Amino acid sequence: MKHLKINLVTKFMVKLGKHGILHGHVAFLKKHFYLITMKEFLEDRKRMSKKVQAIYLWWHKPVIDQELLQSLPNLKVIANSGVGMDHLDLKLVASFGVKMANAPRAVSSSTADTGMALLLASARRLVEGYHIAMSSGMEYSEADFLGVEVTGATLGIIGMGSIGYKIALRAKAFEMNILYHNRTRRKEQEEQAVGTTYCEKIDGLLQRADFVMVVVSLTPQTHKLIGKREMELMKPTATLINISRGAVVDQEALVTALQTGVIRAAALDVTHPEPLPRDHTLLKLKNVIITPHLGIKTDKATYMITEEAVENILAALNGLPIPSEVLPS
Ligand SMILES: O=C(O)C(=O)CO
Repeated sequence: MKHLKINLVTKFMVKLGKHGILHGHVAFLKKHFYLITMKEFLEDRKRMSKKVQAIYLWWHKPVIDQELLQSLPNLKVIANSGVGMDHLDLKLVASFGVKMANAPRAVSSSTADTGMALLLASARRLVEGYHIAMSSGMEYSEADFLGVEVTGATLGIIGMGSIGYKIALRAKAFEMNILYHNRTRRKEQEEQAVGTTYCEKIDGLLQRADFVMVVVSLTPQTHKLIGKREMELMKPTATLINISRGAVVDQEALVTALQTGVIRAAALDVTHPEPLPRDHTLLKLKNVIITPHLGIKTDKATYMITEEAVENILAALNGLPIPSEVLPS
């Protein structure tokens, strides 16, 4: 027996359908569920409301608020298409008896790759170099674009969940010394296997790292976790890489730190807001690389998140333990 759900992929379908990526997702979802797109839902809301048992949130859409939750008496589960859940009011959703799940397995490799790509690009000034090389007739000497060496440098990973762990594995291949900070320490065997050193206090990590990679979820506790004080603890030669959420870093403090040489550079896949307004100072600084939240975006990862969502939804609808359940903290 198929289950009913709202499928919220309409916007994505328009954008990617012609490349054939989304057709695969839809076909896969249709194997398991009766699909209702958000558009179909809104067109016939009264009739559809009772039928919806699960929502698959595609790139944070739509907004899940009290009004929507009240209108869906049979809703059992919301499955998110990424790992970050900061766009959901977890307590509100839970108060309706609705379970929630994310997709950590699907996204960890692709997001770790994005983090390493930013680290390498910033260290070796790839974006500046690209622009010079692509501007014909531009003269440059060997002394230009002097980067910093990655091999043997110290990487501090803040947030050692599944993405942080994959970053550590990649950094090991670059012969980096790896420090990490996490609310809970990973098992010693895991630390030894990857060659990481735990820093109980974030300050020690900031003082020692040449590259600081921020991978924590955005919560009230991590909002502006990296502020003026933290940047001042970093080495003036250090680079800050943020692949978590823009609001984890105090952006005003970051602008000042980059302008005054408190830190060497920043590489950001996330900003607050996204995208930044055109006149934002961060967009004018030479020692910043910004990418448009590329995090998980690979063909394989986007397909895997749909598979993981299906697994989570089926478990919830069958009253089984949900593999990637997220509880309100
Ligand atoms: O999984 C997520 O929530 C992401 O934003 C990855 O970039």
